[in-house]
Amino acid sequence: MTTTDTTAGTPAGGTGTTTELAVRVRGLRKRYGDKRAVDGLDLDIARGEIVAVLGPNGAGKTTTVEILEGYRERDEGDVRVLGEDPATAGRAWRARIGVVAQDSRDRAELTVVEEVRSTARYYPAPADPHEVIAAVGLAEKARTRVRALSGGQRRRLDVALGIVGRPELLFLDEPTTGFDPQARRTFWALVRGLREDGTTILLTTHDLHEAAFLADRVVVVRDGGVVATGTPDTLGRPEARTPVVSWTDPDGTHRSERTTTPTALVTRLASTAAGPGGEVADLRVTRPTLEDVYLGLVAPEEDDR
Ligand SMILES: Nc1ncnc2c1ncn2[C@@H]1O[C@H](COP(=O)(O)OP(=O)(O)OP(=O)(O)O)[C@@H](O)[C@H]1O
Repeated sequence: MTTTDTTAGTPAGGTGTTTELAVRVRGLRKRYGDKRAVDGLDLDIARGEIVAVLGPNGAGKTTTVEILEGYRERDEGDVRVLGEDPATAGRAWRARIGVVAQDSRDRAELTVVEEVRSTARYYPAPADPHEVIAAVGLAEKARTRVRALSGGQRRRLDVALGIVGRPELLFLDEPTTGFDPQARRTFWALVRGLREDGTTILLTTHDLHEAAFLADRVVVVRDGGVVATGTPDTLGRPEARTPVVSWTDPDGTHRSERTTTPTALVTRLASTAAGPGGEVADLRVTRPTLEDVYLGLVAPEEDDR
């Protein structure tokens, strides 16, 4: 495995002191039979940070998150979540975290407002259920039975149930699966609002736009370990961020070149590759997106194949 960033596990801007960390994981390991699902994973999340954990299917994200939530036992490693070990932490600790899991609990006969109210009762200082329902865009469905909601509406209800306790730390496991584009935007605004209120958020997602839009820091997991971490703008090696200039020569040959000085190249092309009228055909300067960088990080290495 290649580690592309020596700062792996250190939050951007964080001092790294334990008291300021919402999550601190060292050497986490979990096996299922012969399968090493999590294999020596380190992770720090500063208080108030939004961290997106990215990685291919089976990379170990859900296993890690479930260990942090106290829902799964680990084999090895040191784990602190809000200062406590999730394996032994009690109800008071649980009331400080919120969980939006991949699989929603099914209480289909309750209405939306009944479901949110009944969850709110578990918390010492919950938010107003109606405000939370409105915040996830379900106000018009407040009196609808859960079983009559669409898939995306049900997912919004999951989000409402995760935040009604006003958690200090919120786990969002693929929260916008099934959301339409507008609902996704509304949800993103909601998450940013939670961050402004000081909530720490651990988000797992396969939506690179979501990660780029929401996360202060992105952590890429592969084969049960962290392979890179950085802000959405700086993740990966600098080479992976190098712009590409592409164009078509007057003889019709399509060309492209990776360069850190695209302006200089375009200036040169204006005199060497321009056709009649002084235009360079099909000229484009593209900068790799977070998705391009991510795909480079999780691509199988030659010796893995
Ligand atoms: N309960 C289980 N029993 C056996 N193997 C499991 C179990 N849960 C997960 N695994 C295996 O552990 C590995 C990591 O799974 P995990 O669900 O943590 O990955 P993930 O990164 O969350 O994937 P996805 O993006 O598909 O949700 C996978 O190979 C998976 O098949």
